Amino acid sequence: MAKTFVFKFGGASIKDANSIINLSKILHNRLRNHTVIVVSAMGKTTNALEVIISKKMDMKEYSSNITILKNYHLDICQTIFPENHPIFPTLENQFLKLSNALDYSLSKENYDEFYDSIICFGELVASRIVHEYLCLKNIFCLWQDARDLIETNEDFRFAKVNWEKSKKNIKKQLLPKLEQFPVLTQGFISGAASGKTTTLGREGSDFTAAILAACLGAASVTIWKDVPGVLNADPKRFEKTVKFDELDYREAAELTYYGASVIHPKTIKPLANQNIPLFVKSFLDPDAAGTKIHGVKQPNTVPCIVVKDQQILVSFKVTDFTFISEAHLHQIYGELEKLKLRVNLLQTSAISISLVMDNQIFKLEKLTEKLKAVYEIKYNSGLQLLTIKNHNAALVKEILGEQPLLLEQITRATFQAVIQPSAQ
Ligand SMILES: Nc1ncnc2c1ncn2[C@@H]1O[C@H](COP(=O)(O)OP(=O)(O)O)[C@@H](O)[C@H]1O
Ligand SMILES: N[C@@H](CC(=O)OP(=O)(O)O)C(=O)O
Repeated sequence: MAKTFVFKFGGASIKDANSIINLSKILHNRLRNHTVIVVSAMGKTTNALEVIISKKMDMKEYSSNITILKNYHLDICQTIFPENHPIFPTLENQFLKLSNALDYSLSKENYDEFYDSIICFGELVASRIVHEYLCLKNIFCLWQDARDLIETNEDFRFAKVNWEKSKKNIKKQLLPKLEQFPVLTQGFISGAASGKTTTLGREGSDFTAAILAACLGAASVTIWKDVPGVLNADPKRFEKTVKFDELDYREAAELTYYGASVIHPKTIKPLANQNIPLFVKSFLDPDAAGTKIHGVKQPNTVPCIVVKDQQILVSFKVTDFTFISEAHLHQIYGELEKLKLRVNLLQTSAISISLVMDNQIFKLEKLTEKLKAVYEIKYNSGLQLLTIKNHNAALVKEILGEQPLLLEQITRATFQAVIQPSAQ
């Protein structure tokens, strides 16, 4: 079979009627039979669904939120579809299903499972709309439920991919379709063997594209973004940025690890393992080259700046006058592992261990509960973690200014600092 191309369109690329029209124009000249199109939820739909779930959890009224979300999708459809198009009953049906799913009881115990059963509607609705619109424009493609392709365990919200099963599903269900037509499916959502809906972690649609590409041995993956490619810093935060024409898999993976949100961190590995190139291109300027991520021999020397928000600095001080040892690290990391909490930065001193993590308040409460007998534990929240790869003194000074640092770590290649943003 000819090699497959995977295209992924995120929320920003389908946020309104004009964006969907633009997507169809991008695909018009580029679509071949062996193409998989992966779409996320439209605009900020996933955030809106999260608000509905949290209102349900707090036993607050959420019906107006559903109406707003439904009207948002309906307005888009009314602009791009003729009256009486079958998308309108489909939309009604999807929102009825959403309301029914929200009627199930929700508690702290089933929160993550319930979350996945609701959050998937963003991708399901978006994929129906984009699919119908492409067909309307004579860009014929088939709709596929990603939950029947990507099989995971039941770690709801952060499900782990069963690669063997997923490969089998993809061979059986996706390949025969691709022989005939391009296929459109959803990012982010997946399914457990039990049939329950799972998800791959917020912003996981890039990862979906990589999973499908790896299982199909694809020719390439292209993720369409609102930026010209991968830049040396987020253009929403920094005025002067440099676009990379190409970037090595390792460099790209490292940037995503530090928090460069342009690509989901899990995306690179499956592609690098099979040498599948990843193109990051602009849906606003689709003919421009973008960035090609692949095996590049020459190391990058351009400084890269990454800022990660909503960080928490947790310090564990031993209370029995012993010094910090490997056993303390082992104990703390054991609890972190159990809670699936990831450390973004670690620093030890004679009597304390400092960890920088994403702020996940419920999990941190559990961590404190487990370890408070052995350590005096203190938190600082609302922090930023700044990482500068290929740093130099002038750049560090320019970015930091007079901001007070809570913690600093420097290696030859990387500068990292924890900052209290209110002091900016
Ligand atoms: N190093 C970087 N290069 C380019 N964009 C970046 C970088 N770091 C962060 N970004 C941000 O990533 C955004 C695109 O990613 P994202 O919003 O997740 O796309 P989508 O959800 O549409 O797939 C850009 O708008 C930009 O603000
Ligand atoms: N819709 C999901 C998955 C995703 O990846 O979206 P996007 O491609 O817009 O980042 C989210 O917002 O988390």
